[in-house]
Amino acid sequence: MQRQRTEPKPVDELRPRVRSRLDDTPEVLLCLDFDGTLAPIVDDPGEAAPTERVEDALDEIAAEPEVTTAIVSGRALADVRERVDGPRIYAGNHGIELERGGSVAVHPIARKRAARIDEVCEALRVALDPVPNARVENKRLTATVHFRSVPEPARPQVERLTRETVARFGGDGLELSDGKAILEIGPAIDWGKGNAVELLVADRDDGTLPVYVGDDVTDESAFRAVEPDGIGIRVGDDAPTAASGRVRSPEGVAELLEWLATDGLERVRAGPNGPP
Ligand SMILES: O=P(O)(O)OC[C@H]1O[C@H](O[C@H]2O[C@H](CO)[C@@H](O)[C@H](O)[C@H]2O)[C@H](O)[C@@H](O)[C@@H]1O
Repeated sequence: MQRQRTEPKPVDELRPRVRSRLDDTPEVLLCLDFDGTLAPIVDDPGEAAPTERVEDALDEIAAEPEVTTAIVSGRALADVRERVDGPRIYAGNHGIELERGGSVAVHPIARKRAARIDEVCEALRVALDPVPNARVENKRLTATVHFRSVPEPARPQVERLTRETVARFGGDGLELSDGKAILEIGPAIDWGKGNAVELLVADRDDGTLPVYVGDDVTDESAFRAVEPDGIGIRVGDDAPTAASGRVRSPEGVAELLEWLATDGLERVRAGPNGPP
């Protein structure tokens, strides 16, 4: 049964459940979003990077044989791969491209619509040129219009111009969605991060504990994919979510990864007869 959106508990309050799930599992599938989760949100998307503490914690946990780490990002796969090193699996463009076992799979419809994404990006660059600080990020299979640094009064104009341009060049083939101070443009397909996470879960042995950590709207489908047997952790406030737990910031994510790499994995190794 899928978990409905409710207020997530601070991760410390969730610890007894996490401990008991770790006692019962031989392996953890740890899926991590990038922006807002491993990397603090910044004005310039080109400048986003994990904190040093996150990097160290991730290096430590990615080296453990009981853990398979995956990055599941809205960024292009090649982009996020350059920003974070170590995990075994990478999903980019909200799960549309998935690299595992040395090969990259791309959703076939998204691949066919890539030329339209390119056209839309060209047209948006022209349309949004007069708007101060509006940015267009062409991610080949999807695109993002950024308005974080656009002055408040000009933001409705960004939305209107983006909607008009996508309708004109994308037709029924492309759709728009929201994010944190962004508009995402992607192929109109029923596929998202949750589907990619389901594939990763299906690859692992039965009994593997899936954990997903993320901060934004597209992470909700991934929380639904792991909950309630696995564990979803939302980065942010206590707004309703399909994740059962929360941490406040990438700093909280680093703390969680550090705990998982030490006390958490001790429990996995000890099994059901380990410490209470
Ligand atoms: O799924 P994610 O890895 O979290 O990617 C979601 C989007 O993240 C990026 O945008 C966000 O982060 C930027 C840098 O901090 C920030 O400026 C922007 O306002 C945020 O929405 C990325 O640029 C997008 O392509 C991703 O879709």
